[in-house]
Amino acid sequence: MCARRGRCRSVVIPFPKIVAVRAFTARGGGADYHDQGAGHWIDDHIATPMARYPEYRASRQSFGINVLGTLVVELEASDGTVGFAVTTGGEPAAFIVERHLSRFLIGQNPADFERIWDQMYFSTQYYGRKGLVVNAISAVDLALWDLLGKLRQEPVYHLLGGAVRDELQFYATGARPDIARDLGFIGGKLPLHHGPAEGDEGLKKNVALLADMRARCGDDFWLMYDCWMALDVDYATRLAHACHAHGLKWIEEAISPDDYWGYAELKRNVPKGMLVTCGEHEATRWGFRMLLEMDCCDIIQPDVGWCGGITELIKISALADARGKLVVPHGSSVYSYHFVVTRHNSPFAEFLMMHPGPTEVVPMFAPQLLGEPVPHNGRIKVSALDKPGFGVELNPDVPLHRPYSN
Ligand SMILES: C[C@H](O)[C@H](O)CC(=O)C(=O)O
Ligand SMILES: [Mg+2]
Repeated sequence: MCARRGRCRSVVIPFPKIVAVRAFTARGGGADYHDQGAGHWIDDHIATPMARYPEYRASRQSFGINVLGTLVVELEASDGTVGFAVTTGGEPAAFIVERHLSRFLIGQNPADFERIWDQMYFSTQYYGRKGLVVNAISAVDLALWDLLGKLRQEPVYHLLGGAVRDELQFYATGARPDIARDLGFIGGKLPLHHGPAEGDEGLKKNVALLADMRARCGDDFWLMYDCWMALDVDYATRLAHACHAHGLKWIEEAISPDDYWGYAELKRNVPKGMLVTCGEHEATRWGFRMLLEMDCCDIIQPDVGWCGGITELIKISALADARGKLVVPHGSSVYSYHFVVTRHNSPFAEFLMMHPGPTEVVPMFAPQLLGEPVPHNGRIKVSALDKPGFGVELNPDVPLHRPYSN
């Protein structure tokens, strides 16, 4: 309180600056959730763009889906507070963070995330724009938001405007939607097993699996197919029509993420009421603007660790909202949870079932993080997010390797 009215001066307390940037790699699950051991459902003969080659059909690890591993970025502030984030990207992303992006961070105020993002994106544009480089940018951006939350002692969802609902509701991705239903999820998304190279026989097997899951799950449970970029428009259209009788709710990432024209055609082709979803391998406001303006899909699915981070997702989400489209992030664990709960056009979220079966709920980025919330009865209460930053810590039992320094 001011002792003498009219003589008060508000004082802005200087914010700690960033003094250190560190990029590490880690193996065995974590943010690179495809980096699992043998026998895991996520590596079990799943349709991919590489499945046209018989030798790369039975396992996605055979063509190197897990070659990158996890990237961990730590940002340390002058008061000793450390913000961190994880994504997919491993050693090459660690190089980009240490040798290129760190110059835009050291000595900077972490609250200046807009300028920092702009400098990271435009300085790498000549070799970046999507993929690995934007994964690296995303990890730095998420580490900045974690640091900001820790410095301000607030959860990230507060910094994003606060929760618009009391809990998050999840569908589950995995090989056992029937078990996901019993665990309280609102739906189950199956990996598609057979691609166009396996012909009509493969297509029949895809439809038969859906029919079996429909019989196990009952009529009201959402069932979706994740096609992981494996199909062409013709096959995807035939699959969608064949699956319509079994109540397929959406067909996901059916074709190459570069084929915006194909997605627009597929959206026109699918049976009325079936949704087309895509975007987990898309990045930045410019990529998502293409998907939205070309009317490629009904739901966009940015991965928060791959699309440019929270700073970019705010813009992507606003573009979608103005067009009446839903944003249901791909995976992304806590980075998704803190965002989804603040947006009306993100009414539910994905939970990737990382148990090998998958017969039980384990944290999505296990074993990388401590304190990672998991759904109970298919839901996470907002109060579970009430910790500074993203509310998680690195598990000290997971070894980190720092291949480069800045
Ligand atoms: C299950 C899918 O093939 C992929 O591994 C994960 C994914 O695309 C999703 O969760 O969506
Ligand atoms: Mg997907």
